[in-house]
Amino acid sequence: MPDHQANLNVELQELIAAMEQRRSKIEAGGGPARQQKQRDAGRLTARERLERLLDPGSFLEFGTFVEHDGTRLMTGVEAPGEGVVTGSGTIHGRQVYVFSQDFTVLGGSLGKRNAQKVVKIMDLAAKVGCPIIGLNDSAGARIQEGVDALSGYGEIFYRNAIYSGSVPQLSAILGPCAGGAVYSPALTDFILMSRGSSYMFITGPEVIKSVTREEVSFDALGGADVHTRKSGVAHLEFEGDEATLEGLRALLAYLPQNARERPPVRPTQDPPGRQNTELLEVVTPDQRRPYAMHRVIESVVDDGVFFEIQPDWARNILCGFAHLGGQVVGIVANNPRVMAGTLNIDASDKAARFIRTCDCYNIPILTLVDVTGFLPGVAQEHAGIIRHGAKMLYAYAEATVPKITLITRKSYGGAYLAMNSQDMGADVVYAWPTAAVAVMGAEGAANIVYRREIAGSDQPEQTRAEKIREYRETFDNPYVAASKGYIDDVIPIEETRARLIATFAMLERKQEQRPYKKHGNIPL
Ligand SMILES: CC(=O)SCCNC(=O)CCNC(=O)[C@H](O)C(C)(C)COP(=O)(O)OP(=O)(O)OC[C@H]1O[C@@H](n2cnc3c(N)ncnc32)[C@H](O)[C@@H]1OP(=O)(O)O
Repeated sequence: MPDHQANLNVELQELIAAMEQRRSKIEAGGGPARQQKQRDAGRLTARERLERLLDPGSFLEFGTFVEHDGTRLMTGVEAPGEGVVTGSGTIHGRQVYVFSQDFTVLGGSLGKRNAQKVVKIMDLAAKVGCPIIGLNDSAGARIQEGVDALSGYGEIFYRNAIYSGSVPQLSAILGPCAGGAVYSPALTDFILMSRGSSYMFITGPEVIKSVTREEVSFDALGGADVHTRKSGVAHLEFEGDEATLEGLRALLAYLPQNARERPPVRPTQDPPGRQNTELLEVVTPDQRRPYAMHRVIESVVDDGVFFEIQPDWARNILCGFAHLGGQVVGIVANNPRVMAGTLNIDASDKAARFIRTCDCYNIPILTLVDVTGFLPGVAQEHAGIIRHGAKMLYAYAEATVPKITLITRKSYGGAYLAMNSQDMGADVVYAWPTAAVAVMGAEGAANIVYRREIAGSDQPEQTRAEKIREYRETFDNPYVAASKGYIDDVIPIEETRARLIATFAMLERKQEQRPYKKHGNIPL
């Protein structure tokens, strides 16, 4: 080999070695001590999380060598990888774009160039039409960068909003998520939290103490339990990082790549014509006896698998995904076991949001109805149940995906409409023989309609009982509504699965156009 060629080879080897050296320094993040601290806190590092989340060997990293601009307070500060690892990979073979904040580098704090890395993958995901997944573990805005850090958040929030409904956006909270940092996850479709090691709040315990004198721990203020049970900010909680990342993989299987596609079909051995005979043991005609709506859902859907969303918040309504004949459906169901399944403010918010999520991502909606009405009470009225309940009406009417409603038992009053009656846009309404459709329950109705007769009677209690029976015989059944075409068919309970699969198949090519508008104005 000529000398000059040998020299070139040496030079090339040196360049490659220098690149590798730079890369391995970046890959080491904040160094072994900080990584150990992270593990001691029961958390994985940013790169370990990506390894667990993505299919093995699928990660393609971008922005590896990005650095902060070193001005003002950042002079001389080392931030390998700029505190975030970004790129693309696959989950169950489907492409996703992902960022993973590295708490070992300046607490994963967000500066301008850090945000630039995140923005790059968000823009690519939107152009290609793929989900964006954020693994959040950050101390918030990078204090040293001042307004540049705030601008970085702004760039991300802006994209969270404009890509909303275009590609699915999923957030896992795996560590601190404080101050402005909470609003990027809050603008995404789903938030998953790791119990005991993650928290979200606008102002932390110290600030709260100084302003309101309240003393509260990080966990009690904004831990996973708080946000999945009280505030409704988060959708799901899991034990630790690994389970949370597994949760993201599981959730993604119910979502399409983007708003132009449908979720993937999941082949099943569960026969479409399987009879639901066990339901005859679950549901009784006694309108006052609660039953497990979960069992109804699990009996009907493929392989009994119901992926519930927000299972611990507003438990009077159930929302979640399942498959019917291999196709993903979103299910909204009253839960007669909690608050008699009445609709309140939180239930309305939960259901409306879920309905809109299904509609964005071409997921047909099945609504199971057993509801006596909206929850009565001064507190609910004063807190704006009208405004919140209206969201459900709006969301159902707005949704253009196939919509089937099945009335299992009671369907009364305004809640009959809020649970997607035919007039509110349901494509097909079914009822079980146990169903009862009326303006209100028989007792209340008899007391109002026959008040004078009852008051004027020699035997008021007997008259009241007679009137209640009379009202029941007239309205406590599905046939008055069916005779007017409000119910398309009254079906045998055990044939529910077969009917639903056949009806969703019938609706598969549904197209619905709406009048021109810039966007609707949902009550908020
Ligand atoms: C718009 C907004 O986002 S406003 C919110 C701004 N952010 C905040 O107010 C949070 C400030 N940070 C904190 O309160 C704490 O760091 C917590 C609670 C998040 C985490 O606490 P700990 O787990 O004890 O971590 P610790 O405080 O040691 O921080 C880890 C490292 O990140 C650094 N760091 C923490 N927060 C920031 C920040 N916002 N900007 C820059 N660096 C930060 C720390 O200096 C520390 O650096 P080091 O490893 O070189 O020592």
